[in-house]
Amino acid sequence: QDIQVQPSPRQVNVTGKSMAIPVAFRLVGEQEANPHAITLLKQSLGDRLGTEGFPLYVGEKGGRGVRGVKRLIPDHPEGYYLSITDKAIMLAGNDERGTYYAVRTFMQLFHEGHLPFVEIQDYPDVRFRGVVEGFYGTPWSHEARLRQLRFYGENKLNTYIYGPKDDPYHSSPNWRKPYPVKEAARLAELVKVADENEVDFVWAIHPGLDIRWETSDRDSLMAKFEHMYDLGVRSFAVFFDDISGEGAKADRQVELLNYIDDHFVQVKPDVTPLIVCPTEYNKGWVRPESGYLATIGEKLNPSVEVMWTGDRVISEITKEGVEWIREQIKRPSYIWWNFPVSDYVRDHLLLGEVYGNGKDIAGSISGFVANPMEWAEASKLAIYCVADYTWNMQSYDRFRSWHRAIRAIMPENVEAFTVFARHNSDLGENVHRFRREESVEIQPVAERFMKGYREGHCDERDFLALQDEFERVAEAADLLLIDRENEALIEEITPWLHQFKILGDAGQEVLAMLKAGERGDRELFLRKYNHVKALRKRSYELERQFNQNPYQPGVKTGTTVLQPLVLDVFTEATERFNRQNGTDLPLLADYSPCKLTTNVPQLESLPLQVYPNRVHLTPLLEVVKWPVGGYLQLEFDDAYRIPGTRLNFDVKGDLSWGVMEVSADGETWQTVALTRDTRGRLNGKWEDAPVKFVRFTNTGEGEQQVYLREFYVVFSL
Ligand SMILES: CC(=O)N[C@@H]1[C@@H](O)[C@H](O)[C@@H](CO)NC[C@H]1O
Repeated sequence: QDIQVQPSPRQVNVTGKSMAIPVAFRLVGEQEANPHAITLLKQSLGDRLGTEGFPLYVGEKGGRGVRGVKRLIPDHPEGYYLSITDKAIMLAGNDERGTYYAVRTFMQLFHEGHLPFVEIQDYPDVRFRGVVEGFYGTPWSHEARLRQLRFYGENKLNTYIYGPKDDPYHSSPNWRKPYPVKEAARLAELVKVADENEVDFVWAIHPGLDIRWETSDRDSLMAKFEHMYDLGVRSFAVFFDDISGEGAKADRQVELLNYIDDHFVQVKPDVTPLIVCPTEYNKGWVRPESGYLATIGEKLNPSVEVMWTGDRVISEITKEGVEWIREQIKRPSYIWWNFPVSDYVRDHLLLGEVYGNGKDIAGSISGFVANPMEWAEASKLAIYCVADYTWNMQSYDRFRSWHRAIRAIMPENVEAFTVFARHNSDLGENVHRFRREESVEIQPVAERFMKGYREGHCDERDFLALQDEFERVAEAADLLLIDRENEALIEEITPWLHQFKILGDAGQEVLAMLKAGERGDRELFLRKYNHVKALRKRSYELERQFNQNPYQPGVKTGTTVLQPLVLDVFTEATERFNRQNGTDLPLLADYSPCKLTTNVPQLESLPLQVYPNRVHLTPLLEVVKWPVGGYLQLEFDDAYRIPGTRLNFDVKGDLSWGVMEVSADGETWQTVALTRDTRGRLNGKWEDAPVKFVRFTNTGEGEQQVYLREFYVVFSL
């Protein structure tokens, strides 16, 4: 049978023969081999493992147990040689981690009571592979992290970087303080479990929001690293992302990093290379005149790893891109890949395939870590695929990997979870304009059907295919809602499963509505029409009830193909019914009373959150560079009074450089007085003649760097 090993091994030679699994194995090499590898063997073979039976050799190159195969072991970090013959089993690592990976592979070869005769030579493409918990939003729970570390051990990922933006001891205000006892004990446990799974637990600090370039803060940072070292941490990172002002200065950052490297990393016997996330962490933000990357490239100790998110904040990683940055920083980059992170599209789940990154980038990068969603279990789909991709790029197959990920994560409900993941993979409109494929198989059917229907004919085959898909959607939702094999995952995605069920029902009902309309069956049409309206209302209420974060509240599913199809069929069928019956049944139109225009580059694609009487700008996580004359304008569909508007740029000092104005016609403008409240937010209102426009402009002398924490306008007739 074809060998199914995750991640895909480099070199596999099968003979086609196999043997029944021996009832007993004689373990050779236990004393010298990596103890975590031995523990794993014992866990998987249990009491079959002993001093009698089929010979099972395990150990690192140079060990007695594997002396005979020394030249067969790949000479690469974490490489291993594995062979199963009718004489013996050999699990030989190039180093300790290689031995551990040989055992991980061995455990996947047991198949229906047999072991295949096989020879495998394997090693990873990328040196550091794994996950950076580096998102904004609710940090992962302790239990979620423990499950993650075991998952990384299973998938040969060797790096977990702890850097949750909203942990106050990782970032401001408490980065200088040691963790409280309880949190410290949890971190110590994470380090231990990471070690058992051959994962480097990297603790990151994010001091840039308020760091002062004085020895007192340098000493605070060193003390914190010593505190983490005492908890067992042996890998460290410093993040300088999403900051402005003093903390963003390259020469100061380099001075600090070199100091840490010289006086901490290099003097401790067992600490891995220091990692830094630079302030200019993507090409879109590089300003050659700032010389930031040049300073990093020339002055930062060569042993320090430098992270990079690619050509943009959220982007696919290309060979051209990694070769460019390598020139700038004078070393391979350590990729921080911003997928499947969803902290800028929090109402969406990103369960789609991992694709778009080059298969030829291994030579120019030292690491590749994925920034995940705040939904730890749901993120495993992408993490599994990243493990496959970073271990063996050339053989990576995005579709095969994704399907195997689903089978690994939901073995009891593969079909249902495949349907669910297939329709929950795109981000929708977002400020980074990063999109993913969604509903790929049904999309052409939906498009062709809708086109035909609008032209007056209803293709029966397509109709049945769509009906079948919506039935599968409804079935999948119910099957997953009662699934008990992975309760942590179901708990995370339950709001989306309820939304998915409504989508499946609504899809079937709008198709039934269409048929009733075609047959002129008024009574049935009205029944279906009312049912769809009810489903729509339930969907809206679900949006208001779950996942109420201050950024993208709500629960979106199937937003790229299925939801628009439901709306299109509903609209077309209702308009046709109204024409044929002289009725005026309202539509479900998704109108928006307000649109945004701006000349601030980072705000161009900013989605709006529109409520019955308030419109919010989606807050941004990154620093916004607001040029002189930069404006942000909201245009309403009617003239409204503005009983309230709020603005929070999270900047020190006053906002004398900016002005808020309103206008009825877009020509003459009146200034809105803003008053600062105790939390530094600026509030204003306009209760004179109703207006159609509200805008904020930088009328100052120079570019401003702000955080768009909050900007909303309350409007009323
Ligand atoms: C290096 C990096 O991506 N830093 C942050 C990261 O923490 C966010 O999760 C990421 C995704 O929104 N945006 C970039 C930026 O805000």
